Amino acid sequence: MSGVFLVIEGPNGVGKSTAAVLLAKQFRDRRIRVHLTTEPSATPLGRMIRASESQLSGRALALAIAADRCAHVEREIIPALNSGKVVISDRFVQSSLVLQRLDRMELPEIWQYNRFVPSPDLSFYLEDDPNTITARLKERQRLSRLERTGSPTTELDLYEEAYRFLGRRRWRQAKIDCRGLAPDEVVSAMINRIELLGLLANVR
Ligand SMILES: Nc1ncnc2c1ncn2[C@@H]1O[C@H](COP(=O)(O)OP(=O)(O)O)[C@@H](O)[C@H]1O
Ligand SMILES: Cc1cn([C@H]2C[C@H](O)[C@@H](COP(=O)(O)OP(=O)(O)O)O2)c(=O)[nH]c1=O
Repeated sequence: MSGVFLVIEGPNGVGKSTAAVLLAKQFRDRRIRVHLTTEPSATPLGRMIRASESQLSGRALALAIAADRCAHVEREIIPALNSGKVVISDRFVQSSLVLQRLDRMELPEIWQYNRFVPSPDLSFYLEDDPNTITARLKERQRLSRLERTGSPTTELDLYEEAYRFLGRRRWRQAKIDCRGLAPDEVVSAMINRIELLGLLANVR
């Protein structure tokens, strides 16, 4: 694989999708080819998972998400990496280590279901002040079942645990403290980490 696999993680409302779009734009401005994607994926299975949140929960949801992730990796992420693109995924394994726990699943079982996917070249974990995130979520028209189950404080606590769990498994990750940062400053911090690690050497 000659591309670079980047993941953006963090609690609902922290700014993942905003950062993903801006990061993709920065790469495209530098004539680097990008594949921007999200989980659940934009496939029929991913759409079914989004539409089934009142019927799917706990273990069934954890397995469905893991199945969607495997297909996403095999059919979309690996082909894009093989063609030399930078892949940016808005959510990946760390999301399951947090969201499935809100649904009463435990870390070792969730991890088992996710053992078939490759670790990213770098997984960013965006964190911010829980009050800032709460204020942003108040402006959302509709929250998903799991968004209503958790709270920014609970999600941040679970994200921190997942970050340590993945760190013990040598997952390549970088925490970005977004407190007081505008979206373009968050993205600059991400690009600094990417350049520090020399991740773009093969895609230029
Ligand atoms: N760094 C930031 N500073 C201020 N507002 C932000 C920032 N990043 C995102 N936002 C705003 O916060 C809201 C949630 O951002 P979004 O990217 O949708 O979060 P997520 O994908 O993590 O749920 C949006 O209204 C977005 O414009
Ligand atoms: C990526 C992911 C999503 N989900 C669930 C949470 C939500 O109910 C649903 C949609 O994810 P979400 O990130 O809320 O999607 P969006 O904000 O783009 O609408 O999928 C998991 O349970 N585990 C995961 O690992």
